[in-house]
Amino acid sequence: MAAKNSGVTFDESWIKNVNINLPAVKRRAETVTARRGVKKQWQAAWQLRAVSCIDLTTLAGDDTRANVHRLCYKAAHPIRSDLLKAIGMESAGLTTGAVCVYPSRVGDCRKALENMKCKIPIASVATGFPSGQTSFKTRLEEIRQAVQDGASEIDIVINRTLALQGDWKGVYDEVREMREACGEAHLKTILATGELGSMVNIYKASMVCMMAGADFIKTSTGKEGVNATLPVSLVMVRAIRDFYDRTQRKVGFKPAGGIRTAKDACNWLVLMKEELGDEWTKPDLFRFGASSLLGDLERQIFYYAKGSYPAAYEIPMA
Ligand SMILES: O=C[C@H](O)COP(=O)(O)O
Repeated sequence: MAAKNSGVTFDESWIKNVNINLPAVKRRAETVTARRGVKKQWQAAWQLRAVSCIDLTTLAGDDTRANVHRLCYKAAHPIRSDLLKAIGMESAGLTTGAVCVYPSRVGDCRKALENMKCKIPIASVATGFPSGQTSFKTRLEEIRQAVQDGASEIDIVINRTLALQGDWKGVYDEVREMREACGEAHLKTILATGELGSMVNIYKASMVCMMAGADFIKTSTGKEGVNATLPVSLVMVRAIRDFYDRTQRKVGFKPAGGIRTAKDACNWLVLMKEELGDEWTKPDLFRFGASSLLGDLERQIFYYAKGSYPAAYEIPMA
């Protein structure tokens, strides 16, 4: 991951006069999906890039040691080896960007990855995910526990109650303390954009989290009614650009929730390349939060390697 963002002092003037032209945002987002898709080896290359940017996720009430182990195995071997061989990528060491689980499953991930001698980062959601409605003390303790158990990336949820009340200094102070609680671990801040009510709030929340020291800003938990969308992503990546212009610090972006197809993945990569440049299309500064995107990417790579789509039993699930 990119160097950590130590944050800056809260400066209200950075979020004071924010205006967002919603029709223009929507029009710009539509231009991304209207692009003619790349084909053949270029398409396969983008699909492999997308694989390397996935935080392969399971966040379910019925997660067990067994399915977490399976998730880790899939993260370490995301594409069937015969397919990689067929396209000359067998020695590229392709893995997903990270695995992402609840704090209580971090230890299972650590053991599974250690057994495989695999160094994929373990990301853990924390701070009362997905609602964030637990005491602040409990939320901080959850971060420390996840780090102690082996997580090197922490995905926190911001306090939407404070955000919706316009208490941006309150949001900043909480995220700042969460940053401290992460220690050496990287911090991703989930805005839960589907609950923030307006694009202006989404821009402000993005900027406040970066001021407080977020290494990544992330759209959604995957549990809101509306999760990652391109217009919301555009507003967030413009905030990343503004933060970079002000501080020269590069903050990453993670769209999450409902991203399931190779076409979706390509759209987001195009957005990143056009808005922020190539550097933001790599795992250091870009991740997909996704539980089922990998299946479609592997299907498309199968098609490229073999010329036909696989039957369901030919692609092992995460
Ligand atoms: O952060 C990751 C999301 O919870 C995944 O959402 P998804 O299951 O819709 O892919």
